[in-house]
Amino acid sequence: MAPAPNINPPINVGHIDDVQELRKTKPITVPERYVRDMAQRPTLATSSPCSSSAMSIPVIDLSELVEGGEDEVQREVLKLASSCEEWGFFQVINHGIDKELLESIEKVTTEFFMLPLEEKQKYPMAPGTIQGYGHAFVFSEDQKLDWCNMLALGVEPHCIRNPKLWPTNPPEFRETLETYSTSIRKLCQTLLRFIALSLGLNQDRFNEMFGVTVQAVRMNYYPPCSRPDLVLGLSPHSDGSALTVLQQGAAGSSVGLQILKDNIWVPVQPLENALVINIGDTIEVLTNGKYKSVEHRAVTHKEKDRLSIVTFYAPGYEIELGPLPELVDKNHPCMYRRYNHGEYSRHYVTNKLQGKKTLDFAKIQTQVSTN
Ligand SMILES: COC(=O)C(/C=C/C1=C(C)CCCC1(C)C)=C/O[C@H]1C=C(C)C(=O)O1
Ligand SMILES: O=C(O)CCC(=O)C(=O)O
Ligand SMILES: [Fe+2]
Repeated sequence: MAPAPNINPPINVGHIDDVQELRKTKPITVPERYVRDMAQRPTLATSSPCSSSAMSIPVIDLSELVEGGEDEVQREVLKLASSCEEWGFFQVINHGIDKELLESIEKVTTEFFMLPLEEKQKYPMAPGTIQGYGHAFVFSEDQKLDWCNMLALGVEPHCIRNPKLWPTNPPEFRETLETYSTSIRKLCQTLLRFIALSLGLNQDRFNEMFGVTVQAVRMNYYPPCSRPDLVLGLSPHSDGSALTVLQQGAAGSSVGLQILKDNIWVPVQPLENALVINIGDTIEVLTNGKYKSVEHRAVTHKEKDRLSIVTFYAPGYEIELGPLPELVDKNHPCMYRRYNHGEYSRHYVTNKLQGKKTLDFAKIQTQVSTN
């Protein structure tokens, strides 16, 4: 009998160095697989002409939205609308999440990354999968690699969790992540209410349609790199989520996140106790492109390491998505097709990070006239 066709050929990703170990054992070596082609090499924050406040992402004060009088709410909702429309990114302050909780998650995450390699490898990310400790989005031997170690975990609903990949070392890791994720989830739901209002929609429009929402966390550790001008910490991409919440080290830690605005990579300066929020592909589709999921990447630093703790908040897998009818009309023709979020998640996690290419999955291609 002829062998069954191989539907999922095994992925050969070749040898992948652990960048933290590389940094310890060969501090000035940058293997070829990490060296980017000229066009992809980063412009670094220190030499960037655009670190002035005119080129800083907006700051939203959540307490003004939640507790403010009518005027403050109106002003802040308008600011939220322009942040989402023009930047796709903002920092949120007075978000109501305890400083101690932010510090605790940073502490247990740092402790995890500082463990010996053999200990971290007890939670391995298998090639072609996206949960555990390792390199996600690597599918071939000749793909360039990110200068980053990553721990990614499904959090909600429980059926997407792989408990074997949730570290038991440090001992407080699991409980802290659980408490943190509950707070971040509430924050996402609050933000989605104000984002709906900012679009002139009923405040519960997104929360009601999202069903059993999916939440995942990705912890990124970027060791220093002797040649930050040659490598990327994280390849350019947009997030597949509805909203992403990013916690990065406070003022004084190195600047690593950059977002693409008007073809310029703009660095995001860490703000004490603030969280960085970005619009994901799902909100871009639902708003028919009014709010865009903006391409971003991370760069590394010659002497400083950096940690980011990133939560992806998304609709349930069974939820059908497409532009909301309220946001489609003669002047705003429908730009995206309908699909279900499970399909998009599969598409997202089986493709390498490549700018906004993943969203081509949902775009309706406009005909180019040849006349
Ligand atoms: C490394 O992982 C990611 O970058 C990532 C993955 C998230 C997920 C898990 C770690 C567990 C299973 C669910 C999910 C796919 C969300 C990014 O998440 C983005 C991509 C999609 C799609 C999304 O909703 O968030
Ligand atoms: O580390 C960062 O600043 C970027 C992280 C990020 O974009 C992600 O994990 O999706
Ligand atoms: Fe991202």
